[in-house]
Formats: sequence, structure tokens, C-alpha cells
Amino acid sequence: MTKLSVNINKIATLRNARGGDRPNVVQVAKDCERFGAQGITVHPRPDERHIRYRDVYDLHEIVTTEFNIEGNPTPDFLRMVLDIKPAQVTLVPDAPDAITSNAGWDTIRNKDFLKDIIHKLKESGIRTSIFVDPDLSMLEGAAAVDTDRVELYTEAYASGYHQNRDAAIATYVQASEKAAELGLGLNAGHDLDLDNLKYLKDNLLNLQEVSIGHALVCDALYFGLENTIQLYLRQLQ
Ligand SMILES: CC(=O)[C@@H](O)[C@H](O)COP(=O)(O)O
Ligand SMILES: NCC(=O)COP(=O)(O)O
Repeated sequence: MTKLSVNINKIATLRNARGGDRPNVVQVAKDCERFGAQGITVHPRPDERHIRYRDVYDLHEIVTTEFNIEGNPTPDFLRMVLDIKPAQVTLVPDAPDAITSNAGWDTIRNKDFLKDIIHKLKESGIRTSIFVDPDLSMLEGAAAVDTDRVELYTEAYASGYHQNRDAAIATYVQASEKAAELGLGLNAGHDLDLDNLKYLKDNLLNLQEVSIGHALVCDALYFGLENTIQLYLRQLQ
């Protein structure tokens, strides 16, 4: 089974546009779960332009499915996740000024840094995942830092899907096989949508979870949140 974790960063972006509390991110998270989401993902950034640290604490109180907190492991981020102890923390190497995540970790160059953080998170009972490109040496590096899972950065797959989906998925299939061989759990995310999701799910070995935000929230404008979540869940059957 591949779980759907809904990334609600874009809900916070909409709220922040007016400075009030509409839409209310806690209520949206509750509703995503009520409509069938099997997890809630947030990705706080240092400038809090999307989800805020306060939101993450508030969400921790109410999320009853799997709470996945993604982010660059700055001291503030680590303090927060070690305090909250969510089900999963996904480490992402995004620069503070990046519009969105745009690369996976270099797990070889950052070996000691990642190993130390992963050890601290696992010691606190938190499942770890690290964001990586579908590069076999990066997966070997991920196994060497003892992470529980990797999240494959799917931007390249998504952008190549409509031109040639076989070519777009090839490295991801190899990466999923490598992850299985190395005993790493497998998540995937970034730019997944109603067009490209099923083919990814059908072709990757042991895909345990996808986190989807941007396209899902855009689709919800047309189909409504409940219908949209059901449409995504259907792609994962
Ligand atoms: C790691 C990843 O790909 C997502 O967390 C992505 O960064 C979504 O976050 P935004 O919607 O805030 O860009
Ligand atoms: N980890 C990926 C994620 O949470 C959502 O990415 P996107 O669907 O907003 O591109």
C-alpha cells in the first residue's frame, strides 16, 4: 500500500496572503484526514513564508494519521522536531531563499552531518527519511548514514512524464530497486499530480508513501478537497 500524505504548505501560503486565519490550517488538516488522507506533511522554512513553527505545534496536537515534518535541519528545526517527535522527519537540503525544494542531498559529502542528525532523531523514536535524487550512489550514501527511508525527489520524473514517461521513470525504477536491496524504505514527492502519480506507483518497487501538496491544492479549487483527495487515493490503489 502506498500512503497519501497531504502537504498543506499551500494552505498556509493562502492564509498568509491576508494575514488572518482563513483558511485555518488545523481545520484543513483535520478535513484532509476525514476525507481519507493517510498523513499530513508540512515543510516549515526559516522565514515561515508558508507553514509557521506555531502551526507545526498546533498540528501536532490534532493530527491522528502520520505527521511528517520536512525541512533543512537547522538548529531551530531540529529543536522543534525533537520537541514534537512526529512520526517521520524528512531532511531536505533546501536553501533558505529557494522558492521550493530543488535538489536532493549529497549523502556522501554530508555523511557525518547526516549521520549525526539521523542518530539523534532515531534515538528520539522518530522515523527518518532523507530527500535524494534517483542516483544510485546517493542511495548508497543514504544507507551509510542509517536513515530508515529515502524520499525520491520526483521533479525530473514529473517534468519528463508527458514527453516520454518510460524515459522519465527509468532512473526512479532503478533507485527503487536499489533502495530495496539496501533495506531502505521508500517515499517519493515533488510535483506529483493526477496525471503522473499512477504510473509512478505502478512502476516503483515498494513505494510506501507519497507527499503531495501543490498540485493537489490546485485541483481542490476545481474539484473540492474531498473529491480531490479521493481522486488521488484512487491513483494509488
Ligand atoms: C521536499 C519537497 O519537495 C516538498 O516539501 C516541497 O518543498 C513542497 O514545499 P512547498 O510547497 O512549500 O514548495
Ligand atoms: N515532499 C514533497 C511534498 O511534500 C509536496 O511537494 P509538492 O507536491 O508540493 O511539489
